[in-house]
Amino acid sequence: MSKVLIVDDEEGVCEMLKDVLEDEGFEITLAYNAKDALKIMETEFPDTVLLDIRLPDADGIEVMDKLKQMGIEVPVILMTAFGTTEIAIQAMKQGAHDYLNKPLNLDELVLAVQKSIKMQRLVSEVAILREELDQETDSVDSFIGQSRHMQDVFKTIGKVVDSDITVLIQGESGTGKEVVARTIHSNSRRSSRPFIKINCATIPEQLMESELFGHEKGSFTGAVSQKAGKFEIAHNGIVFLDEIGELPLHTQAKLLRVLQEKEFERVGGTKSIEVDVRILAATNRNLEDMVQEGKFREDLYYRLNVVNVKLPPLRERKEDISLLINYFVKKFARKYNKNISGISQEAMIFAEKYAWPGNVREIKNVCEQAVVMARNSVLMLDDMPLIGNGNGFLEFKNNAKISLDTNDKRSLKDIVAEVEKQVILKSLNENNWNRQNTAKALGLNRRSLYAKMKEYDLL
Ligand SMILES: Nc1ncnc2c1ncn2[C@@H]1O[C@H](COP(=O)(O)OP(=O)(O)OP(=O)(O)O)[C@@H](O)[C@H]1O
Repeated sequence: MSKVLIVDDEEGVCEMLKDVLEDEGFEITLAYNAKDALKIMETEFPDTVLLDIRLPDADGIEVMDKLKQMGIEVPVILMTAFGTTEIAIQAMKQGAHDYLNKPLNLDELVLAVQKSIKMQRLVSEVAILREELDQETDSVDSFIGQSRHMQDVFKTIGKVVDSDITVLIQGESGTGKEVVARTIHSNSRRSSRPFIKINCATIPEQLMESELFGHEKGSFTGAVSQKAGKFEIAHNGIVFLDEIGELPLHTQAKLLRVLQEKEFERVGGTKSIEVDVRILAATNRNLEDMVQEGKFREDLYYRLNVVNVKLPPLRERKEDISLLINYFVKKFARKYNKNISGISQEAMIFAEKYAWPGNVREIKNVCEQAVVMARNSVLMLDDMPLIGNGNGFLEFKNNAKISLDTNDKRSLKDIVAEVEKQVILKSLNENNWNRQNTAKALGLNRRSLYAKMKEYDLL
């Protein structure tokens, strides 16, 4: 139900407008001054605001200014009395959506509110699409691989794209599980609908159900307004449940119901919401073992594992290494506008021997750093943040001490962030990119480590 905030110091006007708009199916909140109105806009996220231009503590322009300062984006319909048109025009210039003259024509009022809510919906849909587009242009890679293993993976994907079959994607961290999910989405009939990724490892356990299924206002402390969950937003599209092994048992039961019956209730709600979503799930954990240990529901495991895509670690498909390196070097040379034609034979030989515990993500990071550091048109071993350990194997140079340049002119925040990223990278490498051990070594819990890795583009 769309929410409208009515702001007018005349209680009689507020009550009358409330009755009219409630009859039209809107949920109404009232405020009698600018201060209360701003507080409500900040906490209850109304879809539209009907604002009287003259309030006891501010006028329309001041309210619009304040909204801008507070970063609140909500369509405002101004209500103006005779003689206040100047302020109304000024407020329109400040970004008000519409204005109505008093005495109000009620049909006109209802139409204006409906129009404004429709516009608000379009604005948020565009924002979702833009975010998806930004994500895609920035981070989506072509799907590279010539090894027999990867050819099998491509074939399996080809067989399932056109259906709505649930796919379980398994593989170590950084092997490309998300790439598989995005490839299925972009080649499926749902490609023009949302691809919503949910990382089950980064969402705090107590917020998991609300994130997935939404909540009703007041269903728990902090639920200040009704909120749609990711499954609702993904209607007609795809939900990608990353790190599904981290899903708490009680949420697993609710997910099973979505898979079986395609419906659920919001947290604190009673109404069943029907959705049409395709589910793809990924994990780097052994779900079969988790089932044996009673940590993952067997029935859910079978529901998810209708088709299984197993991505082998890079050390088991070494023939893909040179292909991936050439691809990423070219990509980053373009990104950083550097004239780099390739990588030296010596550097490639070392790279092919290295075990790449962080898999493709690690190759990508190494190539990016190497391209940034490179001084010549061919990448040399020295440019790579890897060193030979004397046995023909490579180690990460990050194992060296992390030093601080005291002449660094960047802001303190940027320097601290850089050091934090390097410390995390170093620890990931020392722990073979095993996140549990890395988190332990750094004294973080798993979720905090995931959050940091996400922040520094290491996920
Ligand atoms: N075959 C591939 N070709 C090109 N790029 C790839 C390939 N596999 C992975 N990548 C890139 O490597 C990075 C890591 O891939 P992705 O996020 O899909 O891994 P993941 O298995 O989902 O990792 P995690 O378990 O940590 O979430 C991404 O930037 C992705 O674009």
